[in-house]
Amino acid sequence: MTVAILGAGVMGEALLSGILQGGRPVSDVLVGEKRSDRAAELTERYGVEVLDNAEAVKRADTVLLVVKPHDVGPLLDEVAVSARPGQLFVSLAAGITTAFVEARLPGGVAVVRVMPNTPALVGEGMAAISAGANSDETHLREAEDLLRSTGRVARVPEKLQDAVTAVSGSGPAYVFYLVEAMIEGGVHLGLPRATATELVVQTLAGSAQLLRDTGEHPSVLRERVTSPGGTTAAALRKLDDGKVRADVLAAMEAARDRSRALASGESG
Ligand SMILES: NC(=O)C1=CN([C@@H]2O[C@H](COP(=O)(O)OP(=O)(O)OC[C@H]3O[C@@H](n4cnc5c(N)ncnc54)[C@H](OP(=O)(O)O)[C@@H]3O)[C@@H](O)[C@H]2O)C=CC1
Ligand SMILES: O=C(O)[C@@H]1CCC=N1
Repeated sequence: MTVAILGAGVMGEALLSGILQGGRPVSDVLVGEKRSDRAAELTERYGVEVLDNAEAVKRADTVLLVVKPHDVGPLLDEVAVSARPGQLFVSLAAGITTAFVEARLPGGVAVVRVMPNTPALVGEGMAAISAGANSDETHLREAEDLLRSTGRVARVPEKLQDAVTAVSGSGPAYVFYLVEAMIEGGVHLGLPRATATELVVQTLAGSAQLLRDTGEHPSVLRERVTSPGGTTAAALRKLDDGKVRADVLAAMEAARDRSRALASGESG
């Protein structure tokens, strides 16, 4: 079973690394990449064969599309002649629907849509997958197997993928944004930057593990931190004054709407 990864940027490399660490032999993995310096880098780092997209598609059973959303159409136009019925194409591009991919490939090619996230780089990714019109259980399992090497995988109906993108696809950026703000806050309160960074990063990691290991609702965990009349209650009151919840919801609606717009090739 040969897998071709077309587009080896941030997400493509995370998949490549995860797939190899998951135990697939490197001889079963190909990368499609135009830039020769990047190709040389990937071959040196992973021992993987890098070749042109059409050749990679000819030799692959499963093709992963990991280019930017606006590059998916041109890429499919380039490789469609090399695609054949029975192959599986897995698209990881935000907003791009299975129907968009299917319309540019020969009939009988199965398509699965995935929304991954960057914690895949450390094996802690969260990916959601959806079946296209021609994909069956075997195709979903193949996509799941590939993605599981980078973290967890859930199945969702495709109509929920724009919401998934707003939650777990873009989600790491919201967390990093909060982390940045907390580090700056620590510096503002007089801590050395390195100390503030260590305190915030470990607080984030510990809180995430507490959420996952206990399975308790976040509001229960938050109440346990909030002593009556104490420091946390004073801080949370300020967050409520600032309408942080409403802002988070509005931000996620904007991400969902942007994902919808990417499907129609809207820019900016
Ligand atoms: N980053 C993220 O957090 C997430 C990204 N995604 C999706 O993953 C996809 C990739 O994103 P990301 O990895 O961040 O983007 P990057 O820009 O890092 O990677 C895209 C890669 O595709 C390459 N590329 C462009 N055109 C072609 C082509 N015709 N053939 C081969 N390679 C090509 C680019 O090369 P070059 O630079 O030389 O142009 C680049 O290396 C996007 O569709 C995005 O929506 C999904 C979820 C999360
Ligand atoms: O910002 C983006 O469009 C991509 C999709 C989800 C995360 N990054």
